[in-house]
Amino acid sequence: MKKKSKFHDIHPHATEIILESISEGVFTVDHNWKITSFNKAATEITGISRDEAVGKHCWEVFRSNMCESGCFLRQTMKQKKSFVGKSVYIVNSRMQKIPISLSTALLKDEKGRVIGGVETFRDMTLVEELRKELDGRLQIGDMTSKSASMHRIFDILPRVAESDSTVMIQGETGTGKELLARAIHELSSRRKKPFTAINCGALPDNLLESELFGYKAGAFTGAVKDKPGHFAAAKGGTILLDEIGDISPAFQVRLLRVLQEMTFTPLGSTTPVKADVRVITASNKNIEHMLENEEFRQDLFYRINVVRLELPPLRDRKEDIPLLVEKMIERLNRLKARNVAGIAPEALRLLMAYDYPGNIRELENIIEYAFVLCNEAMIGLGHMPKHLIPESDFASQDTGRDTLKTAEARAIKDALKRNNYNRLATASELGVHKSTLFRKIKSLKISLPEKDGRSGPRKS
Ligand SMILES: Nc1ncnc2c1ncn2[C@@H]1O[C@H](COP(=O)(O)OP(=O)(O)OP(=O)(O)O)[C@@H](O)[C@H]1O
Repeated sequence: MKKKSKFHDIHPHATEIILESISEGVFTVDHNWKITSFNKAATEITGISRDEAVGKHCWEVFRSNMCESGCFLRQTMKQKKSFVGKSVYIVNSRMQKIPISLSTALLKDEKGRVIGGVETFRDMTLVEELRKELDGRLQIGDMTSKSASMHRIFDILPRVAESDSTVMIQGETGTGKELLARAIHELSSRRKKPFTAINCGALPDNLLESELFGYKAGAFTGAVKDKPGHFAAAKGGTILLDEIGDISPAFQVRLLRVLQEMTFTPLGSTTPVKADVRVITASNKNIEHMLENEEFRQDLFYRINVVRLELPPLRDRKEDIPLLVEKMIERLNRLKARNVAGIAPEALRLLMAYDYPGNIRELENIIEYAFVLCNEAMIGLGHMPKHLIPESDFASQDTGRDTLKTAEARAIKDALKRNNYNRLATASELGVHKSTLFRKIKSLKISLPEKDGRSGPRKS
């Protein structure tokens, strides 16, 4: 006798009510991958209405990192096998990457004939956030870090922000000095007022003076009307004086007076104006060394060095690299409406081995470069700029391009070995589509053993 289904006695309408009331997203597809049903939770998670979704191909709706390589629903339909609790990402209607956990099964009619597939999925955003917290990562403003040296800064930042004291931020170029200054502003009671950053090193004294303190009409030829400077415009807000180590001795005297009296006089005026700004200074030069060489005034140094924060270079907090890369990829995906799922372990290893004289800004440039080159699901070795490849990897007659190829071939060979030469599994580990892997195996002339990870001899 034919076994009855568990839901045999439930009216079809009741099944619909159940599907609509659960918190898991559920959708079904037919043999052509067109969506045939889409429940309420699926709309909530994806931000796409049932009317928009039904009739579309599932990949148009989900834009998941698995759509290109290793779709579980496709494997279910092909191999007649279900999957449970697989972690992937989808991109919702607001182009945000949503981590989901999914399960798949075959969809059958009453006679047991396969009519399509069904996928249920759960939004794992909260779980992922908790995981990140347990992972030890901290976020303040736009700054993320899991390194102890940065956490020490993050810990005192709310108190520093509250204090309204002058802050001096020291750190190599690209370590995030401006970002830190912004975070202080955002955490302070001045957050609703303007934040202005001025690069003092880029301007000669007279320009810097008029930029900061403004001028009156007629102060000099061409000054046709009054122009307020940043000290006036940032009223109630925060000013970052970047590259403070580059200002001239004459301007150091001028600035000291303003900071002591907290008043300034626009050029061509005789009336001092009260300054209501918090001053933060930043420098990539070691100001203490400059004091020793008498290049920087002691009195100004004491005035600006009330609270001092030192940002460590990226090479001293390499544990932050995976985290920063993940954030950068998320940001670029959002900005460029792409769906790059991440970075392959080999490429990440290369990034971890590099020293970053340009710090986080340089890492950002590398990821942006890789993003442009990458038209696959994952950023791989082949998308890395060639200056990252260590000297020792350069064979004497190799060009940079060849070296990259060598590195890529090595990464593919290693992955093939790890996966017992199963090419589907290798492609999935490297985060590329299997046809991309086949193409690379051919073009890089990687030889495969007679027998691979599938049963039976290899055909190609
Ligand atoms: N902790 C961080 N998390 C994420 N992004 C960061 C972090 N620190 C810096 N960045 C990014 O790195 C880039 C450089 O940061 P920023 O301009 O603040 O550095 P800087 O030290 O002021 O540089 P410069 O000395 O050249 O003025 C920015 O695009 C910033 O968004």
